[in-house]
Amino acid sequence: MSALSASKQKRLAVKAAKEAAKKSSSASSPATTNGRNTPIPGGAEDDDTEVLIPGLNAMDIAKKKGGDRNSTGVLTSQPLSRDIKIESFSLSFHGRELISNTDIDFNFGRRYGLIGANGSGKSTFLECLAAREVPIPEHIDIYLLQEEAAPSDNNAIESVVIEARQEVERLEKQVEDMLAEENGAENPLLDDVYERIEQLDPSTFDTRAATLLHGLGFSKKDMLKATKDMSGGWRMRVALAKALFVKPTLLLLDEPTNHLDLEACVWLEDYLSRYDRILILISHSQDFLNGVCTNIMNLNHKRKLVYYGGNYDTYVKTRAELEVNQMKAYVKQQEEIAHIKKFIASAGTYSNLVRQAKSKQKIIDKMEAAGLVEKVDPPMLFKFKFSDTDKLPPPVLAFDEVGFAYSGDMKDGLYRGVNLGIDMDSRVALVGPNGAGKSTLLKLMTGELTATEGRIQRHMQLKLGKYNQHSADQLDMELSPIEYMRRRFPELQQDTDFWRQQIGRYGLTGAHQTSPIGHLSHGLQTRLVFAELAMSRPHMLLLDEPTNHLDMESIDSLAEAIKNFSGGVVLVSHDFRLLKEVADTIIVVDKGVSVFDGTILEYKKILQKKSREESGMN
Ligand SMILES: Nc1ncnc2c1ncn2[C@@H]1O[C@H](COP(=O)(O)OP(=O)(O)OP(=O)(O)O)[C@@H](O)[C@H]1O
Ligand SMILES: Nc1ncnc2c1ncn2[C@@H]1O[C@H](COP(=O)(O)OP(=O)(O)OP(=O)(O)O)[C@@H](O)[C@H]1O
Repeated sequence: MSALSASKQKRLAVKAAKEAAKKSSSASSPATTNGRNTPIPGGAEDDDTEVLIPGLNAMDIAKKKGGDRNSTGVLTSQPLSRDIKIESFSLSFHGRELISNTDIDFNFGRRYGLIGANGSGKSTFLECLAAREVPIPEHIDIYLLQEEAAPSDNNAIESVVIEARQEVERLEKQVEDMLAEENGAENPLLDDVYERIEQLDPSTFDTRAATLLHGLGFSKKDMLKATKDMSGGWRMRVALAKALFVKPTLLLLDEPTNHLDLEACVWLEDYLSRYDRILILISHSQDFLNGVCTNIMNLNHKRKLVYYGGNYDTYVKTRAELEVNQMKAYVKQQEEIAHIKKFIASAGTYSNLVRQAKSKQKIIDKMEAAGLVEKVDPPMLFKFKFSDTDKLPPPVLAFDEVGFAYSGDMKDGLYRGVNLGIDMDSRVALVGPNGAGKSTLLKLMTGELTATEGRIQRHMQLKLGKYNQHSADQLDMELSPIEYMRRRFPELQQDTDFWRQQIGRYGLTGAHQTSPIGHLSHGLQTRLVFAELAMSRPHMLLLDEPTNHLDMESIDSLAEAIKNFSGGVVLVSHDFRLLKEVADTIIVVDKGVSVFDGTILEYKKILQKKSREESGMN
């Protein structure tokens, strides 16, 4: 029997069950409900083999949070609605309130970009939603993607298909549960679930999984590689393929572009811009948010979620306009209050003036009771700054006919005949697909790797400062940031106040300076790495994906610091905006090394065109 007919038969059986349930709804067994007469997506309560949430399941999340997350909120949308509205939502973590008395308002078909400062609680919020710690109706299935697929013996296609099969089983169970309820056959959600089972169509699992993986950059050969033999970047793509294949009602993506190359980012941007359920996306890449989002949700410093219609650029514009208006209203109101207060103060003891003063005071009281217009807080100013450095005369770093192969055999070399010159005023962006050899090129620059052929010349005094995706792993998680910096630079013999000031510039303030580094969010840890890098006074910066985890303000500040830096910079990044701001030379690493004759935006256009042609669009 073919898979298609099997799936059709199943569907027919489900339909027959629906009919039967219609006839004898009262006789149907309640054994498959959870006692509250609500279906349990993904499994029955006593069945501990079932997964409640695809991706990260509730048990995983409960384990991760260590029971230190608390939240409250009241569902106000209709329980059967596909929109989600929760009022008076608050969330605290380790006793600290991250979100305070705000509204969750997700509309079906919308794609929300979740932004907010590093450490504000964005990841914790998504974890709280995925673990259903808020009253999200059970029929809304949730998938949280936070990290790469776990290494296993399954290849990429198998990983996606297993996830999809679990999803079909979950949906079929959901149908059974709905039908088992009184008048279950009338449940308006049934049709949606049937439609989802139909869309998933097990008979085409393999081919559709392959198409999706192809879009994410997998060659036919790579799709059949066990995930345990893949790099983090490729396992991230497997995780993405699983999530996109399942297409949940509520898809939560926490910085999905972090390990992707530019090509995959362009593909993902295109794909997500057509996601027609609910998407919540944490990303610090403005152009990615622009391409994908219909709404922006800002977790602000007052711990509220503030919603804006439109993409990131529209958000910036709207917010600026609102702030100008708010500031005008604030100034006007303050002038009015000052004027009234002046009158009251000068009223003296004349009885008619005293009476007038009293009535004027009532005006102020009324204004205060209604809530005064708040002053717009100035944005938090970061000052990433790489110390000025002595100019070294060229050639500072030169590649002469360089070739490299990990095996030492140029037959399987990554590149050969590479000629490059990097000097104190260079601003170079290295771009190219995952695995093409960008990080390897940086390692050849630092001397961590030696050229297989040709010669790499470094100025005798050259001091390089390198940031890579694993730099934060080198931090001592037990120490506080202040203690860490003090131990890292003992020769400076500086006191606590000095270090407080230094790391304060990188937005590490208050308790974050003295609590263990292990308690900081990823973004705050990354900022500390930059504080350390800046203090080491390099001549040249080699930055491998520096924007992963940094928030918008930090990225802007990093861009400014790179622009003002007096030494050379080589940058690997998937953030087009940062590249556009700082890079003046684009070097493409893709089966060789060549200089791209054009701007980074022209390069993006080429990738977009290629991605659309390959996926059969246009
Ligand atoms: N130590 C190693 N031994 C053997 N092969 C390696 C080693 N390190 C990397 N490679 C391989 O060399 C190739 C280039 O890797 P590299 O990390 O330089 O690529 P990349 O362009 O920086 O990729 P990404 O964008 O994913 O970071 C990849 O195929 C990788 O699997
Ligand atoms: N074990 C812990 N003990 C105390 N506080 C913690 C612990 N783990 C995380 N936190 C704090 O919880 C807060 C929220 O962290 P979360 O990762 O949700 O922030 P985020 O907005 O996603 O940050 P980023 O943009 O840097 O990834 C942070 O201020 C962090 O310092």
